[in-house]
Amino acid sequence: MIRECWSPSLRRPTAPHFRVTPVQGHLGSGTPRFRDTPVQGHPGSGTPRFRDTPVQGHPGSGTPRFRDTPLSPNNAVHHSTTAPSCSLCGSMPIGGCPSRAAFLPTATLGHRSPRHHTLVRGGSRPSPTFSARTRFPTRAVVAMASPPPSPITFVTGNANKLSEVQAILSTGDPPLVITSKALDLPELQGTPAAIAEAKARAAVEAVGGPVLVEDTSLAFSALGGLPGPYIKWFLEALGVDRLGTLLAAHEDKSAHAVCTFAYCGGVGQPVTVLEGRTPGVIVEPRGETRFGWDPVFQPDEGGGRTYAEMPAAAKNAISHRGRALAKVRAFLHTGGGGGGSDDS
Ligand SMILES: O=c1[nH]c(=O)c2ncn([C@@H]3O[C@H](COP(=O)(O)OP(=O)(O)OP(=O)(O)O)[C@@H](O)[C@H]3O)c2[nH]1
Ligand SMILES: [Mg+2]
Repeated sequence: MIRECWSPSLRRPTAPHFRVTPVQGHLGSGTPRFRDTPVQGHPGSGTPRFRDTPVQGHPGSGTPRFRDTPLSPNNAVHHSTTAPSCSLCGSMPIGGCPSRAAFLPTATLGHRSPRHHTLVRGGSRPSPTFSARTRFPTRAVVAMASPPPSPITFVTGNANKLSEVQAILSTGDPPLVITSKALDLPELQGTPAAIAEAKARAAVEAVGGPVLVEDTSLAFSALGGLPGPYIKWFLEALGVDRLGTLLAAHEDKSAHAVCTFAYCGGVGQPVTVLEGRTPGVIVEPRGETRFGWDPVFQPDEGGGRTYAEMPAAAKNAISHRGRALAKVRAFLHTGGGGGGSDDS
């Protein structure tokens, strides 16, 4: 038996594999704060598996801030293999869930718009539902993806960034075409998320439509994460050849390259921040000095090469930017950017 139903509070279309859950402390705040949980059942789909969890410490900022949280086996399992209906979104698996994500879009069953399959463990009560793990109402799992809003303008003053972003988004699955605008946006001091958010707010004022911006950090472990988002100024002051001297007194040469994207759908709309990071070590410069600090960053997964020694596609496959853009793509293609029938 297939049981499906919907809750009137469900507004935001997302892909079938996301659970969107309001998070403690933000209920009724008027700001959409979600935890998006890609789930099992989409092997090889190219969809990143992560849970974006709003991060504490930004009360009243009006902006959902996410951090990546490794999935535990429990919350990674969207469609229970044992329950007769999905233990989280409540859909009845059709033809092989969880391995094939075979859920019947509610819209195909006669609803006017895509709606959530509400939790019915054992096939009984429909909604509203509470996540057993969080005790907060499960706000939406919508069974249809929606196209991203367009056009999205990527605002940056950095041509190398732009070319990487275009290469990654246009060759990804599904491809995403963006326009661009070269603007040198003001950059505040603060966390990468706060800086990216401020850039997005400035960009949306300048463009007047959906914008994407990013801020890149290079964080040295031995220096407590510095230079971090200020790497640009350290690079300008020292040059790539002398960047490593910052770590001369330290044995620990480990570092993280971090890319923090911020998306805003329009003036006055919330900003969503998504991050990708790549661990590595700081080494003597090797390879082409084409882009910033690429010659001194040797990613752990780069086979001993620096970013500068890697072909573009190989860098993009493991880079901080590639990882962040995988999340951006998932967010936009699942209606997170407002491309669907979001009327909440
Ligand atoms: O070797 C590199 N590989 C990279 O993958 C990479 N990504 C950024 N950067 C550099 O790191 C600083 C970030 O500063 P940043 O985020 O403020 O960028 P930006 O001011 O150049 O552009 P934007 O802020 O207009 O977008 C700037 O010096 C960038 O050139 C990179 N260097
Ligand atoms: Mg900048």
